[in-house]
Amino acid sequence: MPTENVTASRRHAADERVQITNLSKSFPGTRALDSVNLTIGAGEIHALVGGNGSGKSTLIKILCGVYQGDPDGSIRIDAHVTASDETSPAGARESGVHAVHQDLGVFLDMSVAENLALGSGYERTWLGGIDWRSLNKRTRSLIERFEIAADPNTQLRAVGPSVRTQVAIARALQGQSDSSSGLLILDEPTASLPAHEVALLLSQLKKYAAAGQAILYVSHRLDEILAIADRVTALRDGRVVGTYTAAEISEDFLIELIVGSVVEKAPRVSATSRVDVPLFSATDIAAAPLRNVTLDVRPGEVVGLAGLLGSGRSELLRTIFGDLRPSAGHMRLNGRPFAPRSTAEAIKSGVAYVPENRLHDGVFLDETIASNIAMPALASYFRRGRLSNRAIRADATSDIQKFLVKATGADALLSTLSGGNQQKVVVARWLRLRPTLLLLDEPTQGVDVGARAEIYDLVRAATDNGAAALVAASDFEELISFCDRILVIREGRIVAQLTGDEMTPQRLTHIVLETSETSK
Ligand SMILES: Nc1ncnc2c1ncn2[C@@H]1O[C@H](COP(=O)(O)OP(=O)(O)OP(=O)(O)O)[C@@H](O)[C@H]1O
Repeated sequence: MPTENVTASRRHAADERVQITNLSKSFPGTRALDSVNLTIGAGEIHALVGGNGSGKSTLIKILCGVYQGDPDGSIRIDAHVTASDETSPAGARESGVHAVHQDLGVFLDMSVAENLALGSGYERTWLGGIDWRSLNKRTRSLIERFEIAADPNTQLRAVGPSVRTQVAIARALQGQSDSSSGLLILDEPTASLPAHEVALLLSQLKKYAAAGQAILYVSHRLDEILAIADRVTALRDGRVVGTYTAAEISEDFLIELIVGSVVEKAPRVSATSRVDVPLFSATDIAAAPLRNVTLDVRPGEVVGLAGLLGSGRSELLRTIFGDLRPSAGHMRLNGRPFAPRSTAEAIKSGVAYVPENRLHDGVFLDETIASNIAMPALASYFRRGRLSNRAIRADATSDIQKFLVKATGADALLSTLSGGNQQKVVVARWLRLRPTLLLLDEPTQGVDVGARAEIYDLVRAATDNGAAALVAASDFEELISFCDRILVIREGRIVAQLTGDEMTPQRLTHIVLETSETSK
């Protein structure tokens, strides 16, 4: 059993590079952080875990100077001490705090050298032009220091996502001459990385730590934390539940720390539908990069889509949702030809789509939870010609309870919710439409371990009532635990279908990575 407020660390505070003392942060109606104490040593990878809304992002934002904390606390990094209510971006930079977020902010059409120069400026010749020679020299030394597997002139599009993350890290840390000072914060760096890329990145991070870099690592992926963390601090409702060494933690223990109780892993009900008539089928669909995609989904099924970024998995979902027009092939839904000319038409036919990028696709951050949930079904909330705010709020309140959304109420603005809680609202609002076909693209990105199972339970409840779901996710373990079968998509084609015991992470990784030449 985790012991409340026990710090397992035996280190002496003086050994620590980072010392956060009595840090609190209050928002109207919420105490996001409550007297947090945390230390991070030189060369340590310190994981920060906690459920959605537990305070992780708030802590990072204060460390980066985006927010100021409440008074009476302090943050020390090396010899720089900052009062908790006096943090600023400039002060954070001066103290050597550098954060790399999930959205890396790198440019795929630029070279490694150009991406690095964006963080530090271009060297100039005496005539004022860009001094490519010194730029390349500096880039080479960074490539060597951070062991990046690319040339200065390689376009970022040509390298894997783990290398892109390394470039973002090198860009953030290039101002430091070595790893003997400062703090690197990684905020969910692997959220959309497939397993093999995660492994590559983690082994690089271990090397950076071995060179003395202090790293604060935020992630919802427990396997990564077990693989990489020297110590783990868990937050719950803004308070530190405890800090533990790697030797003291296990997966179950982490879940207990995060959720506050043991989450039973629901056994997968491989209820491959007894109905043989597909609810949805696609035949020979082409829509770049999709080629000859043929598949069907039966009522009651949750079908997984595994594939690398760019494999066509998102395009397939968007084609079914009427967001992309196929140039060839045809689809059927509920026994009838289905060729939506718009997403509105698809929604009318009973198709719902939870997009990968919730912030860009149809989420209204400046609106309340209630408005966001009601938006796709607004027409159903008119009573005698008038919009019934009462009905909207009642439904939103029930969804907040059902999905365990951490919020002050249905009137809270979406922008005041933590990332994971925003995602729950997005899923809730599409389920509310009672879709017949549910398309989900990375539905649990940023969602904590407890709510993850919760979201799939609700999807399963919909499919038990005769709906069907098609789910794309980079986390193979997640696909395996929740899907009845998994289709592998590679270079725009469906190249394999796995069922039952064939569904293993190793097998999926193998098929996803095979090139079309070797698989012929
Ligand atoms: N600008 C804000 N205004 C009001 N409340 C806020 C604001 N930002 C965060 N909160 C609240 O503070 C709490 C902590 O949120 P935070 O984003 O730090 O959580 P988190 O642990 O990062 O969650 P997640 O895992 O979902 O990203 C939540 O209850 C959230 O609703």
